Amino acid sequence: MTPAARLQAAIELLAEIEKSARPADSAASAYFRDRRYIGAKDRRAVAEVVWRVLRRKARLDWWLAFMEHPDRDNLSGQWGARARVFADMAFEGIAPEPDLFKGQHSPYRPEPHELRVMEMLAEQKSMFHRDMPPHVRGEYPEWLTPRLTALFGDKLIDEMGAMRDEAPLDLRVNALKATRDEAARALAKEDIKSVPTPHSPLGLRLARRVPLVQVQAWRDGLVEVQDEGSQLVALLTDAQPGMAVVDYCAGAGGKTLCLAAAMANKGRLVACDVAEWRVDRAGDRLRRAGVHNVTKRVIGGESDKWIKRAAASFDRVLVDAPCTGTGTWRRNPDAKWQLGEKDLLELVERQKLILDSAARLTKKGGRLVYATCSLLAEENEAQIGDFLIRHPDYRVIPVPELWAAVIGTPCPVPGPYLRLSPLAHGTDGFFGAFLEHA
Ligand SMILES: C[S@@+](CC[C@H](N)C(=O)[O-])C[C@H]1O[C@@H](n2cnc3c(N)ncnc32)[C@H](O)[C@@H]1O
Repeated sequence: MTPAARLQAAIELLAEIEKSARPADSAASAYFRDRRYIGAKDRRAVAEVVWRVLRRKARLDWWLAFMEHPDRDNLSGQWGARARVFADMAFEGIAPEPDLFKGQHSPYRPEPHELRVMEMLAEQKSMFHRDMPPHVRGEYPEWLTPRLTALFGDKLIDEMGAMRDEAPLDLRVNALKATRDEAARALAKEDIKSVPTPHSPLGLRLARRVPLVQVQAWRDGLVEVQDEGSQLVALLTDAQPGMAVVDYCAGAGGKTLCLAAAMANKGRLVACDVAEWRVDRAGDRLRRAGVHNVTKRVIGGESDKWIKRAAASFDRVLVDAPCTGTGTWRRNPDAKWQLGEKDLLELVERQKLILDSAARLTKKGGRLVYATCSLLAEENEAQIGDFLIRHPDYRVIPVPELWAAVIGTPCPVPGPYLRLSPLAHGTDGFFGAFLEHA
């Protein structure tokens, strides 16, 4: 592809992502699937532009308004994508080129006034401007400002800065098949450098992203992709061999795999979800990992009869609840622009119903673990606060206590809950509450 053709593809893909209800990575997969003629190298180049623009969207839009770009009041669709891509090029130091799309029947040829804007942007020393409000600097929706300020106070800009950057690729070593050292050596044999993650004893962080399907250590089930924060939630669930455990919102089994390894394949582990297609996707991963103590169960929601039948029979119930995903913006930079306050309120209500329903499964003396990849207090501390009022028979196990017993290294959070963030811990934003059924 010519440089111009790559830019054109980036513009189209950005518009496609905006239009699609799907997350950016699945919209991108569909876009490339429909255009098999785009080779791997070109795909990477196009994706690099697209993801960079998504990470900078608020700042690019601010600059386009500041420079009075003619499209500044309507940056939706292909024309908005085009304006952002041109602005991004200017900040990347790529000289404005009147002949950018020469020889191509492209509707995207820059007009003289756009070239002027690009020239002015190219002269800026930084993408940050002293007049930018915090939500623009931090690249988050303005409506979240009061909530995020209450959480992070004077660390807000730094926290959101860490959330803007690309996340590293974390792997979890499958303890059923290898130790961390053995897995690191297997990766090294394939020229893949990794370092141990600082907090999870099972984590390896890769120096660069690699397509894992081509990696033998992954194909052999020695490692799986899992953010360090997610590993910690699963480990602190403290599932043990011989226990009865339910992963209530198991999805494609990310945490189920970690629970199964902690149980050494012994005992009963139920991977449960309302979405059959998600649970189905767990199948290959479980096989690859050599896990054979998992039963998959698709439930019809909170009134599913199985919940009644299985009431009070589990030692551990993990609820990895559907949430705003505000902790995963490093990976899904487009998700924040799709999120509205109404979504948050609906999710809080859904989480409450799910928690109450899952609590019915917990034995006396057993534990209920509630986790989200959200930063927001309504989905986390407030959700658990309300649960404890409705369920006085539960008590919070402070994370430092649990950490000492399960992980044994110095606990990186003050407790009582597990609250992780990219700036403070180098993980995605995660929350975990560990409750004992008295
Ligand atoms: C955060 S994801 C789970 C991710 C998964 N635990 C992992 O580690 O890969 C939340 C999951 O909750 C499921 N879910 C949504 N509503 C549910 C409900 N009412 N009961 C059970 N699961 C539900 C979704 O289908 C989704 O798979």
